[in-house]
Amino acid sequence: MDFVLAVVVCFLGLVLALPVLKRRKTFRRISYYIDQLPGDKWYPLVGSVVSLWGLKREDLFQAMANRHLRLGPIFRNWYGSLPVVHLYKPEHVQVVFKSNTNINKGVFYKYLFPWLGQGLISGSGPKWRVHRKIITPSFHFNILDSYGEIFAEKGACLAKYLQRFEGKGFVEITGDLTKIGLDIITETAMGIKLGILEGNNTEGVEYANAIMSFLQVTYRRVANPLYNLDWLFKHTAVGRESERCCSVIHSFNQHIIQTRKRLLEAQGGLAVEEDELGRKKKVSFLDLLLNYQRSNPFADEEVEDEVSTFMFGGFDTTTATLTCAFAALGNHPEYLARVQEELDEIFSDEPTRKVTPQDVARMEYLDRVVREVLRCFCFVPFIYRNLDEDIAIDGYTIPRGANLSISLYNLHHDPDHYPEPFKFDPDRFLPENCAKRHPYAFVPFSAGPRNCLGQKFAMRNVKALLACVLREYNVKCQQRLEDIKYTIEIVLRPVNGLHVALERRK
Ligand code: HEM
Repeated sequence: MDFVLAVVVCFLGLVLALPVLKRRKTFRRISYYIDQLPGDKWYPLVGSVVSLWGLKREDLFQAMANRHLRLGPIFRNWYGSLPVVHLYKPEHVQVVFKSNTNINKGVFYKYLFPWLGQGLISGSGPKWRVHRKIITPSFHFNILDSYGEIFAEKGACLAKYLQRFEGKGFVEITGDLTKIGLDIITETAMGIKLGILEGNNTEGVEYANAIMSFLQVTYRRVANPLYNLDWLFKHTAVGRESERCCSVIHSFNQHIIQTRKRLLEAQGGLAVEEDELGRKKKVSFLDLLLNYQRSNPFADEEVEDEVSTFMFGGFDTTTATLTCAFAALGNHPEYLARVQEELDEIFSDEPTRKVTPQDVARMEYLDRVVREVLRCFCFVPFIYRNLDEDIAIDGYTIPRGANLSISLYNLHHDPDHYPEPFKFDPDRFLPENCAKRHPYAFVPFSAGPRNCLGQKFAMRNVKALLACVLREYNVKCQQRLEDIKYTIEIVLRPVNGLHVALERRK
């Protein structure tokens, strides 16, 4: 038995050390610089993240975020043979965000490849540049304006759906908000109506569940170097679950792409509607891609990677923002009252009329609330880069080839920039307070060349949905904000969902 164990350990040791042996010279340079930084104790083969192994879902995120409290604003860790430097101070992260060279994603994004492939979020290099150039026009403000109708219609649909919870006490809402999030992104970005919230689409629900499950298993790979080995991972129970999810996601994506392709073929290409002023109207990002593909080399696989990317980018973060906005306002009746006062003023002509993009632009207080939600709950808590060039930070050289982990969560809870960082206070986003802060102290959508393409879409969408619900309902949250525990599944979310009570306003 001891002999078998020894053989297994030696074999695993060799496999874990193999990447290092292959790139000895580069590796020596990286280690030289990295090991000058403070960091957790290092063990042969497994590295220095042993403390994260085996942590429960609800403890992993906090343990990761707390490392900066122990190790300072800049430290290194070894994930097996993978060196990672961790940062969060705005003065430090700006060096990366301002760079046009250090724009490649970190190694951890490879865990997303089975789902997102080389789409905009996980991709790097020349392909990323081409995709970004093709896709950016689909987020032009004229097109966003045309999505306003869908946001308003879905907001009204959500407000109507929520009637069933009136007077029912506290109910869990994240599941329903996920469904509406998915309905919105498929209708705007893909041009397909699903009707998942109304219960018209069981495949859509299965799809959303597969995405959630994929994200849950994927994040466990970051904390466990053994799961870094693809061949080993795919033979584990979590690896098999990951494969099952990808197959559900793939079939659903194909259904969306083929439906839209047939439509485009039938009309002989993209027919961009224009309004009376000659402005482009509703053109989905998928139609733009499919139309581009008709006369340019663009593989079917690339189209599917971007469909997955936009479904991911588009619904999960938005749903999380909506959910946590209900939690925050449900804990703070004084802020809820100010939001409702603003909405009553905007809709004083007709309280239940359709929300327009012009109305959304007038919701200044709600805007501050949503920004504070993005700061406080920080749904994308960590982002990663792989350096193409050395950078100098705080007297340290971080060498090319190293991976960087930027903690947006620690950045948004830095007491140097946000006094009492765990207190929810929308007035932090009053223009005079923003002007006093470091320009990189609030970056929920990242910043620089790899910033979020959907940020304006997300802000308008969330504000329109919140307006439709809050002008009709008062909301209370069962959990106190300080008691909510989060799990990290790329996106941060409350472990046990969120329970809110809705009462119609008098
Ligand atoms: C509250 C909502 C959202 C938040 C907090 C958010 C946050 C982020 C962050 C932090 C990144 C950088 C990720 C990284 O570097 O690893 C990102 C990238 C991206 N997001 Fe969002 N996002 C949101 C909504 C959306 C929406 C609605 C869409 C699409 C409709 C979208 C599409 C994308 C895309 C395509 C990228 C990759 C951009 C690139 O690298 O070229 N996001 N997002």
